[in-house]
Amino acid sequence: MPKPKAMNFQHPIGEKPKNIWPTIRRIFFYMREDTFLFCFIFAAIVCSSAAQVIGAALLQYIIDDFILPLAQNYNEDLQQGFIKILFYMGIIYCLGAAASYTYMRLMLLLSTKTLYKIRQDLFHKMEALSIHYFDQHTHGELMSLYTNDTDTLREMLSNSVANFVAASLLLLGVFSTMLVFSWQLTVLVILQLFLIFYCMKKIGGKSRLYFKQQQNALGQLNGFIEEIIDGQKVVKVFCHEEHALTDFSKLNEDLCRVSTNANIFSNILMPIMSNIANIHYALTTILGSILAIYGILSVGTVIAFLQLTRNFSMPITRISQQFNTMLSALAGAERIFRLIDEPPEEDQGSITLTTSDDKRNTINGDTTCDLSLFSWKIPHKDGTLTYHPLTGHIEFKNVFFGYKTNQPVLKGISLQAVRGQKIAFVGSTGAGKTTITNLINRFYDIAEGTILYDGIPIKKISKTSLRQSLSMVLQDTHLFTGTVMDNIRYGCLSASDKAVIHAAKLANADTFIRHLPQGYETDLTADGINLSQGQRQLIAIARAAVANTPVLIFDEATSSIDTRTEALIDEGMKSLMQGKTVFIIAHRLSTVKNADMIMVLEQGTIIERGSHDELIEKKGKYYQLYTGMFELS
Ligand SMILES: Nc1ncnc2c1ncn2[C@@H]1O[C@H](COP(=O)(O)OP(=O)(O)OP(=O)(O)O)[C@@H](O)[C@H]1O
Repeated sequence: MPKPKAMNFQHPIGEKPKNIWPTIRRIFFYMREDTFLFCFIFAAIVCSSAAQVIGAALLQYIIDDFILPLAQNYNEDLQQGFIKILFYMGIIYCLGAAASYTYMRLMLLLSTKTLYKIRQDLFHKMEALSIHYFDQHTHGELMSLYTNDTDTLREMLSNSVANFVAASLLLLGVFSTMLVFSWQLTVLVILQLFLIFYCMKKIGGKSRLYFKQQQNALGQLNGFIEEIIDGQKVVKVFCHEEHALTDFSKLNEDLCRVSTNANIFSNILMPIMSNIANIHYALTTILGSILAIYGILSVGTVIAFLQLTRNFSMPITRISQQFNTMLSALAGAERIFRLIDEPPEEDQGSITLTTSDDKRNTINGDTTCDLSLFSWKIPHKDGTLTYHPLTGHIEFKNVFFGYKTNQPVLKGISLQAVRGQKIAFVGSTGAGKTTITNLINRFYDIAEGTILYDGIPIKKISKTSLRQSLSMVLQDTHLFTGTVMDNIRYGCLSASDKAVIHAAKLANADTFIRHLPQGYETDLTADGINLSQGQRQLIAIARAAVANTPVLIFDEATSSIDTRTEALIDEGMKSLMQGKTVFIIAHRLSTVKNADMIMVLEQGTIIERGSHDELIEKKGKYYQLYTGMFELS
């Protein structure tokens, strides 16, 4: 069994961001409308950290000025003062807790608002990208931006940022207060700091390495499971269950081994840190007591300092915990912004489709899309406009094209297709048939030559208008979540129910749709998994029928339909194709036999062209393919 690929939608853990500051600036830019809220959150964080520092520092005052004097000799005024200061301390702690609650809640609000805007921009840009971009990036890579990357960014904004800032402020406040209380005890704190950083570097580095390995192993395992689920039928047919189990066990063992290592290192970090903190606490107590005995420090100062050391180790742990989350969130944000910064699909076309009354045509009083009412609106440099009828005349003049530079796929293609003509492309796999149709709708722009649509170079036509005038039925039909009615209406959103049913009848899809549990209102889920491949194609043909465009492209559209259904829809397609320019790509030569013109493609060039009878008479490549088919059958 081939080695499974790692699931490519998991970005490795520990991937570092490359441009931290520009990325942070950009995230702030998304919050620009909430500057007041942001400032309020910052103020709440400052209050919360200050409350902790002041609370701890007040201890010194309470002990030295109230508790110790009260212990030596009771005094009514002192007791009153003591109660008062305890009351103030309580208020300070309550205010601190309220500030913490406020900033956490508001940060959550701010993060969801920011994420909303980022997701909007991401999807907006994705829709504006060219097909070329999707050729270069996998489905998994793109999905990961919406799932993993936005999720870590959300976690960072809602949780880590506030925690990080609060912990840093607390650390700063505690350290300054410690310095004011006693420089001698602060030296111990600095030594503890060095030790903590050393352990974090050593153990944290090892832990990151094993987590990276764990992520890869998890990716391998998930990829394998996904592959086995997808290929369950093949596994069963070839009795590969045992093999699959062995391969799975090996991957599972790998994951178990690296996870154990990763978790050992991450789990020992916390106990080591808390032990260092405990040792430091003990040393501070001893040194503080000595200093108190020699009268260098007051008892209150030592106790307050001890309280501050507790407050000191906690923010360090919090900062170290948030740091990695923030780094991976920033790396994710960089990937998101990279997509947002991608140049959108270029469109310099200024010629658009228009109708004299800008209304849709009606069939029996129902709204439908009928592009026969439309014409091309051509703006001129002098500001005048001319109109040219939309007929669906396509012409290729010596077209060269390659998906990559220096690797031509189409070499000098010239052809003409006029209204009412059915042009078929045949040829071996990879010859360039689909590529020709991809150029008509400008999924890609040509390198050399010209493509004319109704005599207009297609580069001058706006892509939206161009694509509005074409319908494509592909072999791998895509159905969206929604009813059958909605899916057919996708071809023309303004079409009425009656027009949709009319289109379905035209494509001969009506009968099977009526047999579905809820007919046209049957819900389709997960790309129409509850339908057969042939039924999905019939819906796609009906979708093209409702769009009613002057140019129709069928790319292997009837490949999954049995011969009986094919004969049925052939009949329907005849009326659908009437008066239209039709391009058909088919491996099954019976489908193309009645085409007006058959083009035989070989390695990007048209080697033969003519009607079926002409090509058979010619006894060339088409003849070989055709007779070969008979031999095969
Ligand atoms: N998006 C793409 N990026 C790079 N190369 C591509 C892309 N699509 C197709 N190709 C290459 O272009 C060549 C022509 O492909 P095309 O899909 O047009 O062939 P085809 O004749 O339609 O084949 P088939 O009958 O198998 O569908 C092939 O060599 C293919 O590998």
